[in-house]
Formats: sequence, C-alpha cells, structure tokens
Amino acid sequence: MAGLIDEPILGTNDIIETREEAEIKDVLIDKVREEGGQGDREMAPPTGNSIHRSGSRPQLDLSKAAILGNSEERDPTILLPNQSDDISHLALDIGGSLIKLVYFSRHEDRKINDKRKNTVKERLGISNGNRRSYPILGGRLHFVKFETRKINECLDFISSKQLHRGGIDSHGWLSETPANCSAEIKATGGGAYKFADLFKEKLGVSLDKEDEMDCLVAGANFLLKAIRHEAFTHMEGHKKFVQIDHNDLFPYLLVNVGSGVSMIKVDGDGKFERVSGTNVGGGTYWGLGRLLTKCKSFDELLELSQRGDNRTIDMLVGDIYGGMDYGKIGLSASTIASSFGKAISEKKELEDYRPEDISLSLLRMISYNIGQISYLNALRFGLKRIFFGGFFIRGHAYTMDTISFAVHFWSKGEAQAMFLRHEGFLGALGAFMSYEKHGLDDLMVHHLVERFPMGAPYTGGKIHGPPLGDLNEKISWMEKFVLKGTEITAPVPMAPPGTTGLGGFEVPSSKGGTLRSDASALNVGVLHLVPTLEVFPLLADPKMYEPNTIDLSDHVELEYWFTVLSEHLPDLVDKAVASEGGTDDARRRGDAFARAFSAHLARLMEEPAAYGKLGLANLLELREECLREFHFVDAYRSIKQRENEASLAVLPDLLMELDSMTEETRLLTLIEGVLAANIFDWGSRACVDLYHKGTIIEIYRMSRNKMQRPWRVDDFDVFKERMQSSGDKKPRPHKRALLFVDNSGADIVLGMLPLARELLRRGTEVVLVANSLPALNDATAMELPDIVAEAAKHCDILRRAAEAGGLLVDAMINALDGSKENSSSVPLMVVENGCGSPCIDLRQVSSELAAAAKDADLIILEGMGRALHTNFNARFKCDALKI
Ligand SMILES: CC(C)(COP(=O)(O)O)[C@@H](O)C(=O)NCCC(=O)O
Ligand SMILES: [Mn+2]
Repeated sequence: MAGLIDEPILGTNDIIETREEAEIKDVLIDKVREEGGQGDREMAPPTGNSIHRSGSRPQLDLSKAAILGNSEERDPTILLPNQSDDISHLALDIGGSLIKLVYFSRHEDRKINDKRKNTVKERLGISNGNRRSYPILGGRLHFVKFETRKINECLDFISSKQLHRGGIDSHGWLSETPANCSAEIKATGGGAYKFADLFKEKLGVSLDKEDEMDCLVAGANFLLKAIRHEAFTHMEGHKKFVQIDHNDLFPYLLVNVGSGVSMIKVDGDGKFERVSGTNVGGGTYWGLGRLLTKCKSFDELLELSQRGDNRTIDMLVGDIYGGMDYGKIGLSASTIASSFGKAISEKKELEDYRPEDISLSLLRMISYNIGQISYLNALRFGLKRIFFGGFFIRGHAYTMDTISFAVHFWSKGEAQAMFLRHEGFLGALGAFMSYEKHGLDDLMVHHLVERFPMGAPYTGGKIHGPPLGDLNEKISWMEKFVLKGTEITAPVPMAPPGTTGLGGFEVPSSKGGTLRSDASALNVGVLHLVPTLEVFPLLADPKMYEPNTIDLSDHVELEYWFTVLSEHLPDLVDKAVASEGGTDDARRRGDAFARAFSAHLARLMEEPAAYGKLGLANLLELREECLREFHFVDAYRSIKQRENEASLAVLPDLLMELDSMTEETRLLTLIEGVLAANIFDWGSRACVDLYHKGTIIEIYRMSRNKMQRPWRVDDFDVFKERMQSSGDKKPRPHKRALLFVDNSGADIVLGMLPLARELLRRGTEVVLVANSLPALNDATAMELPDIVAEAAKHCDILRRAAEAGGLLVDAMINALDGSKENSSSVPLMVVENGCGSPCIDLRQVSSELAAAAKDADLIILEGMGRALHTNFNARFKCDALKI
C-alpha cells in the first residue's frame, strides 16, 4: 500500500531515545537485563478498540487567575483556581515499530532574592505588556521513543513519571488528575487506535486521536519555525545547517519516510495536500533486507550497509560501457545503471554475496528512488525545498547523501533536499500542538534553548526502562556504567568527509568505519522554553547575526578547544568541589561532572554537528550546564568574593590616580585599565599562571603598562574623537551606555567600574549588564549591587548614580516611593543578560536587557567570551566598543 505513515518494522532493542538526563541509566540496565537473558514481558493483546474522535480538551481557564508570590519575579507561578486539571503535557505518536513521546515538564521554581528586580523594572519601564501569560510556557519539551513491541516499557515510563496525570495544581502546575476524572492524551499513528484499550486499562487514560497528516505537518511547521538548527543539508558527508526564514517557509514538500512514504505539499499552517507517495519505503528496505541478509534488526541492517560495496551487486554504467562513461547523457562509469543488475549476469547465489553489499545496494536503491520521486513531485508543483522526515532516515549519512544526490542530480541543483534533526518526532509534536492553549503556537526561535543532558553522549539516545530518580542515582549510574559508556563514546578517528560522491552516484569514499555504530541515533536535546527571552533590539541585522567568531567545523580549531577544555577540567573540578565544601558527596558529583563533560567533548570531536551547529559559545555553555546538572551552583563563589574584596581595597588609590590625570590621558588609561583588568581570567591557563607573580594591583599595573598601542585591532582614536572631539566643541554625551561586564574582582572593580564612572561623570546613564547565572568567575547581576555599594563608599559619583539607579538600599526605598526624580545624578543600573555562559548570544537575551537597550546609544562589550569569541563581528545600530 502506498504512503503508509509509519516506520520500518524494527526488531532491535536499542532504538528508544530520550534526551532527558533521567533516563540515561536505563539503556544499560536494559542491556544488563538482556545480557542476563531476561526477555521482554509479554503484553496483553489489545482487545477490540472503540475508535473515537473526541473533541479537543477544554481551554485554559484563566478566570480569577492570580500570581502566586512576587508578581515581579521572572516566570511567576500563576494560580488558576478555575482551571480543570486538564492541561496538556504528553502527546504520542504510536507507529508500527516505534512509539514517540513528546512531553512537557515545567521549570523548577526559581526562588531567588534578587534585590535589583523591582527597581530595575520600574526604571526601565518593563511591564508584562505583550508577554504571554500561559504558565505552560516556562518549561521543557522532552523527546523520547520506545519500540512499539515493548509498549509496556513505554507505559511504565509514562506511569513512573506520572505523565498521564498532568494538570494544574494549586501552585499553577502539573498536579495529579483526580481519580474520578478521566484524563485524555493526544495521540496519533495507527497505534492510537490499536492500543487505545491498553492505555485505558493500564493507565486509565483515553487516547484522543489526531489525524496523522495533520500532525506531521503541524510538527514540521513548528520545528521549522521554532528551532534554530533544525533543518540541514547533507551532501557528500557534509552536514550544513540551514536557517529557514519564517516568512519564506511555504510552500514546501514534506516527505515522510516511514514504512511507506508520503509526500505532502505544505502551503501554510493547517494548509496541505498529500500529493503523492510510494510504497517503496523503510518497510521495503527492512523487509527485503531481513530476507536477504538475515539481519535481526533495522539498525543492524543499516550498520551492515556502512561496510558494504554495492559495486559487487549493482550494475554500473561502466559495466555496460566497458569501463567508459556515457558522457553524452551525463552518466559517469560509476553511476548505477541498474540496482542489483549484476545479479542477473553472474552465476552466483544469494550466499555468494556479502550481506554488507546487499544492504548497501538496497539502501541506495530505495533512497535514490525516494529522492527521485520527491524531486518529480517538487517539480510538479514548482517547489524548491524538500524536507525529509521519518525514522527511516535516522541521521544516516548514506541515506541522506543518496537522497540528496538524487534531488540534486535530477533538479540540476535547482531543488534542495533538507533533513530535520527531530525527523522522527513530527507526528508526536503535531499531536502535542493539537492541544488547545498549549501556548506553543506562537513561540519564536529565541524562546527556545536546547540543552544536552549528561546522558546524551553515552547513550546516543537509546533508552529503556524506568527513569532515573534523583541526582544520587545519576551519579551512581555514572560510576557504575561509565566504562561501558566510554566504550560507546570512544572517539573514532575522523576521516575526510564524503560518502556517495556527487559525480555520478559513486561508491562511498569513506567507509562505515568512520561512523559510529549508533550513528543513526541523532542527538536531539531537551528544549527549554523561556518565554522572557528576546532578540537584542540593537542588533543591526538580526537575521545575519552569527554570535560565534570561530568556526568549530574547522577541525584544527575544534582540537585546540578540546585540549584547552580538557586540560582545564581537573582544576575546574577542584574548584567546583571546594565550592561545595569539599565533601565526599561534592567529590562524587565532581567526578561525575568531569566524566559527563569529557564524554560530551569526545562525542563532539567525533561529530561536531551532533548537537546542531557547534560554536565555541555552545561548547563553553555546555560546560556550565554540566556543572549545574551536577548541582554545582557557583564553582568560583569564594574566589570571586576574595578577589572582589582585594580589588575593592585598592580601588580608592586607583580612582585617585585617575582623577589626577588630564581627561585625554584618563580615557586612554581607563581603556588600558579594562584590558589589563580583564587579564584576571580563570578560564585561561596563561592568566592563572600570572596570578602567582604578584598582588592584584601589581599585576594590574604591570599589565596596564604593557598595553602599548597600537593594539592588534585599535580603534581608540575613533572612540576618543567621539568622546572628546579634537576641536573646541564638546561632543554630546551618549544618553545611555550598556556595559556588558565580565569577570569578578579586578576586572569589574578596577576595569569596568572606573570606566562606568567616567561615563556617568559625562552625563551618560550606565547600565551594567551581567550574567543571570554564574559562569567561571564572571560577575552575576545578583552580585553587582553589593560590589557597586562597596565601591560607592569610596566614590561620590558612583554613590549618587547608584542611588539614582536604585542600586543602594536607600535609593531603592526612594524608587519605590516614586521619588526617583529627587536624585541629582544620571543613574547607574544593573540588568541581567539572560544567560549563564562566558559568551553571549544576542539573539536570546533577557527582557530586562531588551528594555534597557531601547534608550541606549552606546554598547561596550568586554572580555574574551563576549567580545572576541562571540560578537567580534556583530554589528549594532548604535556606537559599540569591543574591548
Ligand atoms: C573561557 C574564556 C572565554 C573566558 O574569558 P573571559 O570572557 O572571561 O575574558 C577564556 O578564558 C578563554 O578563552 N579561555 C581559553 C584561553 C586559551 O586559549 O587558553
Ligand atoms: Mn569571564
């Protein structure tokens, strides 16, 4: 039958995928279970199912909604007293071979005492204005898959996580559905009918069935609009992410390759038509492959193909033309003239052919055919873009290259084949989208942050069994199974890329040895939904903006950073452990962190694009995320404190020295001072070595003296001209400067605060922009008010500005009284930047920062992470200084 929306039938135990940390151990537990010879539990056969098509769930009832606790808090908890316990957070796509789950979990409550918040909001005029109020948005979307034949594991998973009992509780979120209330879960795929009774019996839930095509299209549209690195091309082994412009997405052809293949012309949200299909799909590959090779699973068959050579079985143009090309019609000698064609002319039996060769020949035959038919349909409707999804693809290089080749070859490069990272989850995502008021439909790319939990590199996403419980279980898992995990992730030597070759559908130039045995397990992360994130409004061209300066697809660069980060790891672990009191528990967590992070590094060395397009910003953020995952809240806490104190002690001397200078000398000294103070950087070995050479002020002065111009990139004269002008007329001061600060200690106290003071003195409002979460020794927004308050004790300019900006306690009272006009100074304020990394991606910043940017006409970015590794090439709508 043509056009089945399903997956190839799979018989393997290793295809269940999840990206959530909690599930990591399960694959190994499952392996252990299976090694111990235990089979699967038998499942009760599904009984006759009543097919019903219930309507959508009730909408979110916002009547009498109230904010619980502090309404000024970020993502406040919203109490919905009239909301039934009926909020969506799980959707299923139950195919013939795989069950795909998409589920939502809310954020942990962030109860922090951030003194600045109220005044900052007032000063910057931040309201919740156009922000959304659906509480569902602050949370995480998880992607998990199970084998359909092991449906009991899926039921256990749902049950152990209580995913079927989602609702809103008195705190605004996910409570249990009362026993007398029958919950409904959105589901699509044939299994939504087949297994409806089983879900009712085992979990007491009804499956609310959604049309598969509707779901596929809704899922694809969501992914293409909301996920930055979702679509990619794959040609000759090269993966290239493509950013799709939302306004230029439609029309496109969606090709879903399951057991059979559906081709859908998509014209908009909910606007589509199934225009074609083919019955030669994933089921054909697996079915024929199983018969011809005796493989036990789809993945085994796929793996075999990686070691295959199809020339032994396919008839090539050269076989027909005596080794020559048929150049007149553009066919090289190595082009496949007839798949399996050699088998007719040779006196060989099935046993005489290598299963590897058969598998590859079959794979290429089917993939090529799909590519060709897709192209013809794209041609029929004048579509330039074709997106391929469905679990047949599995991120498999040969499959993608072959499809791409066919599309490229037949369209003469006019049409483009693209693949989707969440290829298998289109239906499940679409089912999730079909809940009313899920709050996801107008999510934008900048609201989503994808994170890769610790288990991703170990498992490649293959999970079985119940989820992990607490952190302790996670650590034990790391300890117990790390050896096994390391085997899985041991880096494979990189070979030059290239698979099929474009010049005529040729033999792959790199053989399977360069691919992981589980290369088919694409890593998709957990999607964190952060509704408060915004695009930095002062970016000159947000569409062209690329935060990363260095391209880590350059292997030399990647290796450099791999070495830097690996060498830094022991020292980081020591600091992290010490920051948590150096207890045994902290040490265990430290070891687990080191293993998890090393595994990520190894995985990325092996396949840099495994987690989407890789930039240095992602790599440095991954390290911080790993630390947080093992509950290291702030590894540099005490170091930061110590350095702040030491620097504050010498600040009065420095300010005196600066005040004794002429304006012109002072400006240069201040900039040299920022450069010198930025030397205090715990992320760099060379800098750490320097710390042994003297006191903070000595090192600062020594470094400042070394900052002789011209610098490697030196625009100081332009800056000076803007600030001071060479003529008589004093230039107009900037209205508001955003100072993106970096490290604690000397950097902020002796570098950036004196510069801020100079700007304030000239009548420019100053907003210090600092991290929301700790990263290395970076100062956070939470820490800055105390640092400024201390500095203000030694300096009137800072004191008055800090008061005016509501940073000092007295001023905060003033501000709350509404008497901010009393202040005689331009304000000094602090906003958080929305991230917890040494780098900054200005496409995703806090709403505070976005609000502060509205009146800003000067941006100062400081530090290696924010001004060099990221944003070095960024262009802004106003003056910008990168130091
Ligand atoms: C991690 C960092 C980006 C932090 O630097 P910062 O932004 O604090 O100036 C930096 O320490 C760094 O680039 N470290 C590696 C240096 C090296 O090449 O050895
Ligand atoms: Mn830093």
